[in-house]
Amino acid sequence: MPQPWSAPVAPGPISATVTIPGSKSITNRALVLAALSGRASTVTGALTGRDADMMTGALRAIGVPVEVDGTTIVVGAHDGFHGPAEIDCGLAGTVMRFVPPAAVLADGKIRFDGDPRARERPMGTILEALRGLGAVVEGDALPFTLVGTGGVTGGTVTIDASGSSQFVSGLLLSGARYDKGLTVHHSGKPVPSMPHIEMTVEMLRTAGVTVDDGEPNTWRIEPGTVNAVDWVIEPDLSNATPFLAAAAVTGGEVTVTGWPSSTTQPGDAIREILAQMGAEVTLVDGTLTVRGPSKLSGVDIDMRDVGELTPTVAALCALADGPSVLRGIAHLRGHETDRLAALTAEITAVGGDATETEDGIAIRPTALHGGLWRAYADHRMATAGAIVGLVVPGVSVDDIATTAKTLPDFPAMWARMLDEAR
Ligand SMILES: O=C(O)C1=C[C@@H](OP(=O)(O)O)[C@@H](O)[C@H](O)C1
Ligand SMILES: C=C(OP(=O)(O)O)C(=O)O
Repeated sequence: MPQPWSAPVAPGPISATVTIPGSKSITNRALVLAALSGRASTVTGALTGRDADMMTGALRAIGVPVEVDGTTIVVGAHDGFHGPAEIDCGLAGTVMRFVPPAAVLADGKIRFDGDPRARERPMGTILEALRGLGAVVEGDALPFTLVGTGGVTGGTVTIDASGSSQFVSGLLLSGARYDKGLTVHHSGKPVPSMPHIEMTVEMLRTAGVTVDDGEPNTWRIEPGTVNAVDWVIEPDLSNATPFLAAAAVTGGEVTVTGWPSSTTQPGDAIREILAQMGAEVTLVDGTLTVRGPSKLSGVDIDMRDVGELTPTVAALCALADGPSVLRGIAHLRGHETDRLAALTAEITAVGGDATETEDGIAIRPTALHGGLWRAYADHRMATAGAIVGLVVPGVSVDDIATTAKTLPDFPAMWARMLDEAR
């Protein structure tokens, strides 16, 4: 394990303009759709982090030509997916849930594995669904093997997607290529991260796939081709949130360029959340500026749709003036780490007052002190520690390199933001 990273303390109110790299969620959907089209297409403004590397590696392993040149990825034409192959998912939910529904179209055996924690992430729902659609799957979690015959019948499946929206997104992305298309019904507690499913539906439609999402909790994909599209990726708005939080906690001003005027990314919700905490938020012609208040207010928010933002928002709540409750996010226990346990432990480790609830976390205001903030191989736990460290001297993050999952340049970007403030 490398030396802990001493989180820099802001010398005063931060004032900076930041450009954020491409969205993980959009990049990895674009790559899967490009591969499913079978024809050549280009992805520009792509994420260059570990999750995108895992996706390009997975596609190459099943016979898709992929060339990466910085933030431009060219996916080549091919004659179908082929095994035998071994796929390393790393810790990427988008790889472990989006690639198997495509890889069942391959001929030959495809074995999937990933990081030790990836073996604990929920997979049974989507693997069972693939069996129900006619695929042969050996195993119920990573590692597992698909025994492909070159096609899948498809049809209707009912799943409980309350553990992850990615079960729905993964199936929908490939459904058009199944002989009978695909209908997914969800039955169970509410599906989290609905904006991510809307992102899937919108991108499928852009690729010419017919999707009927008119009925709640049901999605119908007509069988057919997936068109090749030259995708242009939006900046990752969830990854923008630690930088915007820096303005909020220091009473400074941070501007993020290239903010989309309309988007399915859940990160867009940070505008409303920061405003609720007392920050001034303006979006003019694609430029988002957050000005921090002198004191942050506590909040009570249902985060189910935007669970990905929880580590950033929890860090803000730990620094707020009043009590906060973040609810609707029991499914975060299956993320890169159990985020409810991890946030509770790390906020407590630096003197905070946090308790885990059945479906979230409750945080009360206290004075914080320095200490070691553990990242648990979770990029967003690491950036949450950096936020706290801006205003609490002596915080160090044990594994800042884990931010490379979706933001490879994070320590340098953070340093540049602070340099502008001097
Ligand atoms: O489809 C996607 O790109 C994602 C969906 C969400 O997953 P869950 O629904 O499992 O929270 C989100 O948290 C994850 O970071 C990315
Ligand atoms: C939950 C996340 O990632 P994954 O795509 O691995 O599920 C996340 O990035 O917050």
